[in-house]
Amino acid sequence: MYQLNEFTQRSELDEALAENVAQLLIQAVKQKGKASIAVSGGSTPKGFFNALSQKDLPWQDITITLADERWVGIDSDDSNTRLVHENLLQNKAVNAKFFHLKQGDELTDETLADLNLAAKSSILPLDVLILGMGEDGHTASLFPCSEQIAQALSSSTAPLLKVVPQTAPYQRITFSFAYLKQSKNTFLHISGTNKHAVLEQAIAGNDSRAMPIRAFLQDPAIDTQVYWAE
Ligand SMILES: O=C1O[C@H](COP(=O)(O)O)[C@@H](O)[C@H](O)[C@H]1O
Repeated sequence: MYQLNEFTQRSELDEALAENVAQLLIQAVKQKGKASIAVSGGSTPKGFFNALSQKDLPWQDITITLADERWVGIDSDDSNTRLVHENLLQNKAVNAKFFHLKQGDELTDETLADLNLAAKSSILPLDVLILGMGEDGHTASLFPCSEQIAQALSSSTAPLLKVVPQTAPYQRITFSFAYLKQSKNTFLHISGTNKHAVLEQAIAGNDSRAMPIRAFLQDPAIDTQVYWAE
């Protein structure tokens, strides 16, 4: 299910989301000595990253990863890893650990197997998940236009898989719905009137393969906190 939190200013949203996430990470570290958070890439999260990076947290005990990554070099403008390095792993967050999804040149079965083992033993289940959403209703790299969408939404799949979108650039690596849904706290961060319309469309239907964000908005076991600003 979901709860909608609306803001008139994006900067106000960024600060509120950062403060909420900061408190959740502090609690997780207090309870078990470490915490993990997966963030999304794309054009939306820069301001939130900047706000979170300035929070006084036990960053050395916190591992940051991505919900998904485009299989591009880390120097590419389209690299989500680069976005995180330049905007979140800064300021007080410079001491956080980063779990890299982009390993090597090719996304091979062997790379996936290694990453799946490492993710299971170090960061899963996630304490905090910050999702984004594309205008086609994709979230993470669960793309409606990919051949892998059934597998990516299935309950019996690996934590990480390769996805090849038909209408978006680059091969992707993404966490599967089955593992993302185990996150202890799930947020969807979106902005703008177009995304609000996409959200309404997602809420109105129930075919998750057509709009994968529906899986998070409509699963009764998930409490997705939607943060939206104009
Ligand atoms: O390709 C991606 O797109 C989504 C949405 O990005 P936005 O630019 O519309 O905010 C993003 O959540 C995902 O991490 C990214 O790989």
